[in-house]
Amino acid sequence: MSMLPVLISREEVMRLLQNNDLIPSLESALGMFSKRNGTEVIQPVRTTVPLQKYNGFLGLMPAYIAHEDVLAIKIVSFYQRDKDSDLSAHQATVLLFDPERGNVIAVMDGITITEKRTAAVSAISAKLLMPPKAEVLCILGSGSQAISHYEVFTQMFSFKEIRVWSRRRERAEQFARAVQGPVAVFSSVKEAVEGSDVIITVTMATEPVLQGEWVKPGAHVAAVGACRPDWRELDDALMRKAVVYVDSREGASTESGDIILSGASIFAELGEVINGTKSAQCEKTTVFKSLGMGIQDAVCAKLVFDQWKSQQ
Ligand SMILES: NC(=O)C1=CN([C@@H]2O[C@H](COP(=O)(O)OP(=O)(O)OC[C@H]3O[C@@H](n4cnc5c(N)ncnc54)[C@H](O)[C@@H]3O)[C@@H](O)[C@H]2O)C=CC1
Ligand SMILES: O=C(O)C1=NCCCC1
Repeated sequence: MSMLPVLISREEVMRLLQNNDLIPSLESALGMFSKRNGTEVIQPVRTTVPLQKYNGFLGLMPAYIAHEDVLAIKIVSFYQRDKDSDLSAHQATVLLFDPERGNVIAVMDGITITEKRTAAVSAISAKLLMPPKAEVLCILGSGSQAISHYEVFTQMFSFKEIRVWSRRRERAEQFARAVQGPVAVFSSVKEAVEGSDVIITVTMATEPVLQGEWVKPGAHVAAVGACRPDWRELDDALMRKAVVYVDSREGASTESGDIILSGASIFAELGEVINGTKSAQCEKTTVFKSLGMGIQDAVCAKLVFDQWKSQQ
């Protein structure tokens, strides 16, 4: 007898996925991934189908975590839209499987999962790597990831000042109106960044927007955009002077233009810091280069599904 999968909408995922549950589950998954026990966590590097004609990409992100017995795949598309487009860059769906029988048990929105888990992983990087008395947070970009990062970072930390810069000042002002709390809007990246302790880059840029010479020594940069091997958000000066952390070495070496084109070496995965096998060098300038991982989506899908089941 075949059972139909449940459909879980974006609104439901938003309601069911709480940041508090997310952080410990993601930390545990990142730690397990970095142990490289080939049967415990299986996550091939993302398969990406370029759609040149439409300036878009389709990414396939399968993952299995034995300890949690969770098998999932996220299918995500991302498009470079023109400046005036109101369409969001990403669309995503997650399929959750019964790992024993191979059937799909749930089909759920992946947009909210992508927004929340990416921001949560950046917050984990900041928790481990930002300077001890971090007071100023700067966000470069004002789209969906900028919002989700603002939400998690203000929940987890107490910054004295939060700054935002966006290509179009009115978008940065829109962002400042949309979030709960004071945000200073900047018209120049240099001015926004100077003096900041934590900098989050969440742009769709393909050329560097952040220059190393503007970054305060000891600051932490969570670099979330530039997820193609020929795209950049950070310049060579920053990549070479910083201690570089990644989510997955294989993912970063295959997909990150900032790492591949700068020739920067990867010091550690976040999971290695979580496991205590590599140090958190928070006294130095640090970059966490995030590419996104299937295990992060799988962990979220399980949290959503378990919550959904508990409410039936
Ligand atoms: N590391 C990860 O796990 C993930 C990374 N991403 C990446 O994060 C970035 C932000 O994603 P969203 O907020 O969802 O996109 P979005 O489309 O909602 O926002 C993109 C932002 O980038 C800005 N932007 C676009 N082109 C730019 C340019 N050439 N220079 C400077 N700014 C530019 C836009 O003005 C906007 O503020 C994207 O690069 C996306 O691919 C998204 C999901 C997961
Ligand atoms: O991890 C993800 O999900 C994504 N990462 C890079 C850009 C597309 C979505």
